[in-house]
Amino acid sequence: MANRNVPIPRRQLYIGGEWREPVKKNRIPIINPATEEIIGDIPAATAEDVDIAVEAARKAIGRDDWGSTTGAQRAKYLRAIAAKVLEKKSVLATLESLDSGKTLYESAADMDDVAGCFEYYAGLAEALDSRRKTPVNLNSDSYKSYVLREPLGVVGLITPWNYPLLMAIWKVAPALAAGCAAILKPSELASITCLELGEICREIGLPSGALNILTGLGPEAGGPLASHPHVDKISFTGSGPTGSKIMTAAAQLVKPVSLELGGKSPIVVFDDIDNLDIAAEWTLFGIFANTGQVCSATSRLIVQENIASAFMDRLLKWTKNIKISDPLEEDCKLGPVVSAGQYEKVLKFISNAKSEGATILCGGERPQHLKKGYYVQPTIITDVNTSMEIWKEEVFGPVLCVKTFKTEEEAIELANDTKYGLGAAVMSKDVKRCERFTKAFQTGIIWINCSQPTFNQLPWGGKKRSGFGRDLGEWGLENFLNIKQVTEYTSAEPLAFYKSPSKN
Ligand SMILES: NC(=O)c1ccc[n+]([C@@H]2O[C@H](COP(=O)([O-])OP(=O)(O)OC[C@H]3O[C@@H](n4cnc5c(N)ncnc54)[C@H](O)[C@@H]3O)[C@@H](O)[C@H]2O)c1
Ligand SMILES: NCCCC=O
Ligand code: NA
Repeated sequence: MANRNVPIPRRQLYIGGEWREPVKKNRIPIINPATEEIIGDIPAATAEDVDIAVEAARKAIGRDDWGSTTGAQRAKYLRAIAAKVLEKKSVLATLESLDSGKTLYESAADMDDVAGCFEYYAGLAEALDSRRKTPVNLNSDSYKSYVLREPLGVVGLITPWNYPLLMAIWKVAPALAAGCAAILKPSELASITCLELGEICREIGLPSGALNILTGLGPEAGGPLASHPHVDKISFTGSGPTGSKIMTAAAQLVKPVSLELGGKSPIVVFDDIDNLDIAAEWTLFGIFANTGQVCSATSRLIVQENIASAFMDRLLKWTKNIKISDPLEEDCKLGPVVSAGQYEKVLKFISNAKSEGATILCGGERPQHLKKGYYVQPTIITDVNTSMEIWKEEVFGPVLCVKTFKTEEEAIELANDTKYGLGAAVMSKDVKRCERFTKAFQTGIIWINCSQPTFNQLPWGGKKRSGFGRDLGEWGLENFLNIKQVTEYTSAEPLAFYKSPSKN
């Protein structure tokens, strides 16, 4: 077992490069979901703190040490942050697991991804210097033009708890690479590592106000950020209902938003797969990784009828092999869900599915050997029909529902039978069929013969109710840039549109 005695730092809000007590001095308890114990507390920001942070961010943009930096200079800061994250990886990973219930293996992988994301955007920041000013040929003798890519300004970044530091960094890294000044509002359910990012920024000497970190409750800290008149953009990842509220608040000021919301992604398994075990493991990983708390989790299995019995048998065998334990235990592959609220919500989805006539093929309860903590067994639900809640709604827990199909057309119809459009996976060795599914899936992310692998270089986001805009890749950087056209009249001739007074 890893060292569970890593002390939980007692931090304040990180504003203008300093730790600052919230104006109202309130704090929120930190709960370890594996033990249900309070292990510390975080500061609770309110509108007053948001005002101070926005002011600090505005000042940073107006100062040369941040507002006049080149991409190459900002890349140095991003690389220094990446190096510090790796230096502190073991402590950060343990803190992430203690706070969110994530297995230590996954928290450690997240820290590598965090460092990788900073490195990736350091590269794009450097490349931005040569793309900052792009001449545009107008085929005109009278005008010459160019396009500037400039930082958008002060940006608000509101993020969820499922990958507490990583989801924040998907926004923080490109925002800083672009030259924006950012205010990060992480989830009150898991904020420890985001506050530690503040300490890292202090240690590496990031110019003050370039990144500000406000922990606190959604309506009290996130709300005022979304509606603040001096915040130029909100980039949000979280639930659909909160996304709607943020969009409504931003709409009052015609403030741009990008929304990465939930999903109910399908995984379609065809009878031509060579190896049932390989497909079974990807199917499991698609729904049980991070205890199912993944926006893109492939939570609807759509399996071809003639292999369904054999495939389900294999799935059950693999599921029984998953080690469920305290997330800090070695080889733990399924930890608790994040909070008491999430635990109740997941169990309610399971009991509703039962009441609606579905069959709980395995799981569905608290594991017998774990008396404390918000643990839910990996659960597979069959005899599902398309009008059931479990088919339609995002559970955000370790719950897979299953339907069978006979024809390709039927599989496509079932896959797209959702209000969401984030991810979709197809398992088949028929290349042409995979191409047909790639076209037919109404989503922003397609996985072929796998589920969930995520790369910094690729755009991340969805359509339909899964939101709009893209994180990651070059698209993640574009989110934080203002495109400015500059047009110059180069002719010595007059415009000659109005009648000249000299001709009166
Ligand atoms: N598409 C993606 O990339 C992606 C990634 C991770 C999670 N998610 C989604 O996130 C959800 C789970 O995360 P969650 O429970 O933290 O979501 P949530 O919407 O409850 O909270 C997300 C963030 O919004 C803040 N917030 C809450 N109310 C607010 C308000 N009125 N104004 C401003 N901010 C407010 C919260 O404090 C938190 O920081 C799931 O639906 C999941 O699918 C999506
Ligand atoms: N693999 C990272 C997925 C992020 C969304 O929840
Ligand atoms: Na927590």
